[in-house]
Amino acid sequence: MVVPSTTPVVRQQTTPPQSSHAGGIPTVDLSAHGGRGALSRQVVRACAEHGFFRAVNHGVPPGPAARLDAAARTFFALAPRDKQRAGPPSPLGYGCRSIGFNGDAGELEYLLLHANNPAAVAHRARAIDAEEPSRFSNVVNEYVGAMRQLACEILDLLGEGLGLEDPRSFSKLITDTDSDSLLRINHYPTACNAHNLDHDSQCKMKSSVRTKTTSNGVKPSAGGRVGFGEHSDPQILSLLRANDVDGLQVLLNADGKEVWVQVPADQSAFFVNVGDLLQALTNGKLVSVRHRVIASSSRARLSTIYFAAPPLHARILALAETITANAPSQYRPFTWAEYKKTMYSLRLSHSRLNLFHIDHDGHSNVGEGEE
Ligand SMILES: C=C1C[C@]23C[C@@]1(O)CC[C@H]2[C@@]12CC[C@H](O)[C@@](C)(C(=O)O1)[C@H]2[C@@H]3C(=O)O
Ligand SMILES: O=C(O)CCC(=O)C(=O)O
Ligand SMILES: [Fe+2]
Repeated sequence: MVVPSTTPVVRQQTTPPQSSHAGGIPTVDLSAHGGRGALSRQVVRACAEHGFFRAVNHGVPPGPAARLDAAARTFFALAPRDKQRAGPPSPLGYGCRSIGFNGDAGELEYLLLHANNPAAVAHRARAIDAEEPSRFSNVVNEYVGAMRQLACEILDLLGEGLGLEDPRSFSKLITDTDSDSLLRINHYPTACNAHNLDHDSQCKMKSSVRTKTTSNGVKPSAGGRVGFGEHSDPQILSLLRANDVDGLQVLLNADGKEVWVQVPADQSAFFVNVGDLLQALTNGKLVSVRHRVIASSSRARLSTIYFAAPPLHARILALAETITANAPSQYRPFTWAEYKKTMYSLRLSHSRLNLFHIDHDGHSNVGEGEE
């Protein structure tokens, strides 16, 4: 008689260890020591479970980042009236405290620039570095080139890991000559220096943006200053790099509960965010992560984010490989231009992709719930 064994069957681990989760933040080593297949699975897993990971050993040389940071510091150190020559943001240009067009504000100043239009950057540079505009546009273009390459590498890994017939489907969207990618440089001054942001700020700062209990009931920290309020990035993929000052937080799912997790600063890493469009393109397999910045009162944070986007006319619809009988299309097709128009009519914290969600009866939700 064969007696069934009561010993549980333990499957042999055939793949190298998964990405590490130091402090709850998944980390992916892009140097691919474990092989490209394992790496692509790790990247997919991080983007499917969290929509976010820290990329280390990414192969980007430090020079372009150091040169961009130096140029940004020089600009942000100028007098308010000189900086304002590069603004107001339209949405591109220099902005101070105000974010978007619908009343959002944060304890920051920023430069928002085209990342696929050197002529536009050269034009803007005349107001940013009046002495030698090409100095500024050269460092921006050099940095953007490095970011485009890293974004393509990560998107190709995602394409491979998801088993797409054309693994380059995502990267092709961002390398199109008309790609609408952006570069953003954010400067969060210390509480003491915040009054230098603009002329009439001294009184404004008294009513400065303080954290309130957020939608999930979590208070970030008592008396925290909101640097950049809760949101998801609308584009395909964002690559963020910052100095050694903490502040970035991501909303992660832990045991079925959503919790804000502090992202420890790491100057040598890139933090990778899935954007709304990648969620739509993958039919919700990869998730666009909600994040925010709580500004430190004592140390200034400088961060740079490359937002990889498709051309305005690109039609965004779930790739065939992500649609099955059990997972029908979740979002109605839309163009990036249409999505941008919708997003600029909404507040920062709006879950705008939901407006394009198809409900179970097959109706689209677009137009509903707008603020
Ligand atoms: C309030 C807004 C600012 C923003 C456009 C929006 O209407 C909603 C999305 C915001 C965001 C977040 C990520 C990026 O920082 C950004 C440049 C983007 O593409 O979408 C900003 C927009 C902005 O600051 O113009
Ligand atoms: O400045 C940061 O660290 C993040 C800002 C951000 O999320 C954004 O600009 O979209
Ligand atoms: Fe963001």
